[in-house]
Amino acid sequence: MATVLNLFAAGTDTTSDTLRWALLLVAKYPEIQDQVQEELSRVIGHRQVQIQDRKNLHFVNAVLHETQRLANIAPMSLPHKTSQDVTLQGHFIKKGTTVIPLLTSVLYDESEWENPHSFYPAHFLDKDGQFVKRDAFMPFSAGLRACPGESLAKMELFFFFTSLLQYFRFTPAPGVSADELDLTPCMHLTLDPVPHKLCAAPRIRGVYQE
Ligand code: HEM
Repeated sequence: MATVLNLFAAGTDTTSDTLRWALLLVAKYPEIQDQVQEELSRVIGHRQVQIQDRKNLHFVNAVLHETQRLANIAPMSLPHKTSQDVTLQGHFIKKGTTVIPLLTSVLYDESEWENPHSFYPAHFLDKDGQFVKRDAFMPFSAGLRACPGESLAKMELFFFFTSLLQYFRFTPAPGVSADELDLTPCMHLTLDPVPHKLCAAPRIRGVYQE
């Protein structure tokens, strides 16, 4: 029971909160949404997205990685405890010490990222627009106890995001400008976006209908 509950607790809000961040970010930055939808129309068209498409959707992939980096939903990962005495980079840590890894310090590291505090999908693109992995991308933490749901989460984010953006244009609610969409996070169990109302307008044949 505990294990199944654990999977649900760790695997539902994390993914849906990341998706909420992604929709908020594309509503705030319509020029990025344009590029996502242009790539989806060009590479996928109107058929259903398949997992094999991921390797051809470089910009979509970059946007999802950049969303996870900036959203930083698990800033302190989970606490760990040293199972033996260790010396790390000259620092002695006694057996049984609680260690809290600050993922924020890596995801926002100014020596790793060109624009650590901005939404900048180009962090994950090379000069030819091809997706590139970055070592400092670790929203799922690192090591033997890193998130076991990483592949599932990435697959879910990919399918939900591409399917929604294929058929809908996301905009702020009437009377609200994109500039007014607030990216200040609020801390629950994870770092979540503050609630916003967004409009989802159908795109017919890949074209946004007013
Ligand atoms: C965007 C989605 C997700 C993010 C950002 C995320 C992030 C994390 C992080 C940072 C940890 C701590 C790792 C550590 O202790 O070093 C963790 C642990 C865990 N995650 Fe995820 N996770 C996500 C989705 C999922 C999903 C979909 C599942 C399962 C269906 C899942 C299951 C777990 C479990 C069971 C643990 C505890 C692992 C352990 O104690 O060894 N997570 N996750």
